[in-house]
Amino acid sequence: MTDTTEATAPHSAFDTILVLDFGSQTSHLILRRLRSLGVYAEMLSCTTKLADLNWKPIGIILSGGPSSVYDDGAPHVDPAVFDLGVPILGICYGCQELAWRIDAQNVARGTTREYGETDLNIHKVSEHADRLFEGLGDTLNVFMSHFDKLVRLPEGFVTIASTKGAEFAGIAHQSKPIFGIQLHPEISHTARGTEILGNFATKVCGARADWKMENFTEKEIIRIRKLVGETAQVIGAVSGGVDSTVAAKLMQEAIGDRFHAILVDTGLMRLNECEQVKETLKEHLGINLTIVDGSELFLGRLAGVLEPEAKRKIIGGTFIDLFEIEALRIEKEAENTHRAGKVEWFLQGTLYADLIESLSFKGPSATIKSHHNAGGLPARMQNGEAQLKLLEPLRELFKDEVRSFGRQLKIHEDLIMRHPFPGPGIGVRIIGEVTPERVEIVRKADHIFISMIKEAGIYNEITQAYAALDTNRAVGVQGDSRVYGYICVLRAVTSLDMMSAEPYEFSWSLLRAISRRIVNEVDGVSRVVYDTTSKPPGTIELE
Ligand SMILES: Nc1ncnc2c1ncn2[C@@H]1O[C@H](COP(=O)(O)OP(=O)(O)OP(=O)(O)O)[C@@H](O)[C@H]1O
Ligand SMILES: O=c1[nH]c(=O)c2[nH+]cn([C@@H]3O[C@H](COP(=O)(O)O)[C@@H](O)[C@H]3O)c2[nH]1
Ligand SMILES: NC(=O)CC[C@H](N)C(=O)O
Ligand SMILES: [Mg+2]
Repeated sequence: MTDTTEATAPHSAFDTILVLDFGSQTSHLILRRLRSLGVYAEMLSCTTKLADLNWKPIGIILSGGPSSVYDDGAPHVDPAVFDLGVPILGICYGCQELAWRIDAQNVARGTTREYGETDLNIHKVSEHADRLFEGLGDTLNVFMSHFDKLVRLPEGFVTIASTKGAEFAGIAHQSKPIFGIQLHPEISHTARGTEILGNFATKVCGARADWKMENFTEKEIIRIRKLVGETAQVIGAVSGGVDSTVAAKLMQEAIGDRFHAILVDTGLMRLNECEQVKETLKEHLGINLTIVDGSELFLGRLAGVLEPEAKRKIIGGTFIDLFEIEALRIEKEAENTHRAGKVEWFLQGTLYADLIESLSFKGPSATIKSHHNAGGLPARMQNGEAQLKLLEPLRELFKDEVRSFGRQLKIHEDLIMRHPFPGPGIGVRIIGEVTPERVEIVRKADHIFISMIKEAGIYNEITQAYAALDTNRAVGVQGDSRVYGYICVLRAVTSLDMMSAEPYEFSWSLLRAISRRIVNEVDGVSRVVYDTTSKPPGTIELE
C-alpha cells in the first residue's frame, strides 16, 4: 500500500481487526459482521508478512479455508503474528493452524465430515477463557464445515466448547488471549455468531465500536485535506456510478473547485449516459464535470481484440493515458488563477469488493478477473511512478457502506440505488470483438430492457441488470424472410455483495414482452436468451 493511500486508510483512525484469509468462501463475511457491530476490520491474504504492514491491528482473526494444515504446500501464517502481542482467533482452518503449529499431531482427518448445523456445548472454565462465549448460555446451534479436526488438546490450552463430532470445537489458551473455534461464526446459520465475533473484538481485543459512516465522513474529509494540501489539484474519474459519484462529492466537500471531475466517453457507455451524468452531477451536486470524448481511441484500440482480460487492460490503460493528458490541460488552464497548482492526484471510486475479486486476496489462488481499474491500471500508476498519485478513499468500503456514505453526503436516492455499471462498460458485454455496430445494438437492447424493468417497478428489487451480445448468429424468420442475427443475452441478478448472486425471477409474461420488443425493435438481433446462471459458478458479467 503506497504512503498516500496509507494516510487515508481508515485503519489509521479506527481500531482495526485484521482478518488473514486462508481462502474460505465466507472470509469476507467476517468483515461484514464486525463492521455491522461498529468494529472496523480489514482483510489481507494469509500470505501477508507482518513486516510489510505499516499499521498495527488490535486483534487478528485467521479465517477458514479449503486446505488441510498437515498437507505439503498448505498455507501457514507468518510466525511473527504470535510475537505481535495482540489477541488471535482461529476459525475452522485458522483453529487447526493454531493447534498444528504447536504440534502437528494435534490435527488429523476426522472419521466423518461435520458439515451443516449442530449443537455446540459451551464449557465454563475461567474468567479469561470464558470471554469468547460470554453471555451466550450453555448451548448454541452452530454451522460447521470441516473434515479435519483437533484430535488432541494443544499444550497450554483448555476446551471451552465441544460438539458431537468435535471434542475440541472451542479452545482457549490458559493465559494468552488466543482462541480457536471449529465453527463458523460469520455464517448466518450460526446462532449469535456475530456476538461471538463481537466478544472477541470488544471483550478480548478491547476494540472501540466507533466505525460509523458519520464518523468516517468527517474523518475522511479532514484526512483528505491534510493529504492533498492547500494547492494541489485533483482530477477524478467519475463515471456517474454511485462509487465515483460519492468519491467526487467527498472531494468537492474537501477541496472545492481544486477538484476536477472527468467523465470519459469510452464509446462503450449506455444510451445518452454521458449527457445524463453531466446534468445530474452539475444540477444536483454542483460538481463541474468535463466530458472527454475518447470513443474513437477506445474503439480503435479494441479493434480485433477478443480476450476479456486483454480488453480490460486496453481500457484501463487508455483511461490513464487520457487522464494524464487532461491533467496537463487543467494545469495549463489554471495557471495565473487562484487554482494554480500541479495536478498531483487521480481519484477513483474503487471499492473493497473490486480489490478482493481483482487481486486474489484468497492467498495462493487464481484471480477471477482483473476487475474495475484496480486490475486494469497500468503498473506505472499502481506503483506510483506516474505523474498522478492514486487516491481511492472508498477502497476499504463495501457497496452498501458507500451507499450509506452517499446518503450522509445528501446524494439523491436514485443515484444511490443506481445499478453498478462496469468501467469497461459495453466492452465486456459483447462476447468477442467490440465494433461500433455491435455497441449500438447492445445500447438499444439495454435501453429497452432497463426501461421495461423500471416501468414494471422492479428496478430496486434487482441488484444489477443489463443486455449483452453473443456475437454468434442464430437463424430467425421475420416478415416471412430468413434472418441470421446476433443473440441478445439478458442478465438480471440479486446479490448482497456481488461476490455471489442469483438470477432474478422475472414473471414469464414480462420476460416475453421484453424479448418481443428487443427482437422487433433492435436490428441485428434474431434471438433473446435469459442467463439463469448463479454466481458462482457463473459471474455477473459475461466476460
Ligand atoms: N467512463 C468513466 N469515466 C471516468 N471514470 C470512470 C469511468 N468508468 C469507471 N470509471 C472509474 O473507475 C472506477 C471503477 O468503476 P466502477 O464502475 O466500479 O465504479 P462506478 O462506476 O463509480 O460505480 P458503479 O460500480 O456503481 O458503476 C469508478 O469509480 C471511476 O473512478
Ligand atoms: O469497473 C468494473 N470493471 C470491470 O472490469 C468489471 N468486471 C466486473 N465488474 C463488476 O463487478 C461486479 C462483479 O462482477 P463479476 O461477477 O462479473 O466479476 C459486477 O457489479 C460487475 O458489473 C466490473 N466493474
Ligand atoms: N472450513 C474450513 O476452514 C475447513 C478446514 C479444513 N479444510 C477441514 O476440512 O477441516
Ligand atoms: Mg461503474
